[in-house]
Amino acid sequence: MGLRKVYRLKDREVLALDDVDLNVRQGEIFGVVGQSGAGKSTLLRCVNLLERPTQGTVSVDGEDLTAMRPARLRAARRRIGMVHQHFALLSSRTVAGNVAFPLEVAGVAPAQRKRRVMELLDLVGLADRARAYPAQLSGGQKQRVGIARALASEPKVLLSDEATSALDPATTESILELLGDLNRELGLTILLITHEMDVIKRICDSAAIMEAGSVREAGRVLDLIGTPGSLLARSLFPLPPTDAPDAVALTYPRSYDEPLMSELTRKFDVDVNVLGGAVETVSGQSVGRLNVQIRGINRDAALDYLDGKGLLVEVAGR
Ligand SMILES: Nc1ncnc2c1ncn2[C@@H]1O[C@H](COP(=O)(O)OP(=O)(O)OP(=O)(O)O)[C@@H](O)[C@H]1O
Repeated sequence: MGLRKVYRLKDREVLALDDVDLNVRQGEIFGVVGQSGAGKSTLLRCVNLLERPTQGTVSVDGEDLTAMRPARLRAARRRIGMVHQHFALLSSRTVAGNVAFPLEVAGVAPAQRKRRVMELLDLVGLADRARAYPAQLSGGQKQRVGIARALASEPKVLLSDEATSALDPATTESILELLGDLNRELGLTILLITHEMDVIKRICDSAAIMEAGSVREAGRVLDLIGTPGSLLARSLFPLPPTDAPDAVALTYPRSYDEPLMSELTRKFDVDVNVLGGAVETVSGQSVGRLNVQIRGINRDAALDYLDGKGLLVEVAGR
């Protein structure tokens, strides 16, 4: 809450976080998007206090981390796992050795450690690669090791710093699926940062858009998409600019049973011409944006009808 981070350099100051408030609900997957330099990584490092915020507080599970003494903070930080973009594995240790590392640091006895490592590798689908070294693994497998290691201390919260950015699309998909499963099966709260809108679309319940150290928009993904002027809707479903006359941008914030476009032509005798757009499943709902040309004498009534149905209707200049 009220997070502010100023980096003091020799000749200037960089305001990396400017009064950032975020509320991540327990058990949800929360995605933070933004351009490079927006402050996403700084935010993540401040959440587990790898970096001290210049001002503001960070609470996890109702406890204010920023007010804790070092010993308590160390214990609290074990409840926060972290996954990195470039995996950050120890190349001289096997897969099992990497996952065991945080358990060794925490003083877990060898027999228990071994059992826990196998459980974790099973969880991420890598039980048969326990003796392999990181160099022998694919990118997706390395990230699975990173995730198993992050889960070793049974965290309640997982922070993910661009976990899929170094992976190809199919591998990205399988890692996102794994994160979704862990969220559901373990009740794990996940705070992830990404520059890929697809990640938000695929697994996030809530999202925030950051720009120049500030949060521009935050909330549940479906609520945001249904908000007039939503930046998130525009970013998730970018529409190419059109100079077609009578073009309208329609945002569908939920699934509709009725065939709205054919209803329009029937009820209002207008011509409807779809120019482009995308409809996809987000949080289990079919949502999307379309550019359509709607022409005819009853055009205004047709647009009001769509508005009444809960679609967002954006007409240039209206
Ligand atoms: N250790 C640091 N010292 C000085 N300035 C920093 C430091 N870390 C980040 N910054 C600056 O803070 C701002 C936010 O950077 P940050 O890395 O948090 O952005 P980001 O959204 O994560 O971008 P990226 O996706 O490129 O990592 C940038 O202007 C960056 O140059």
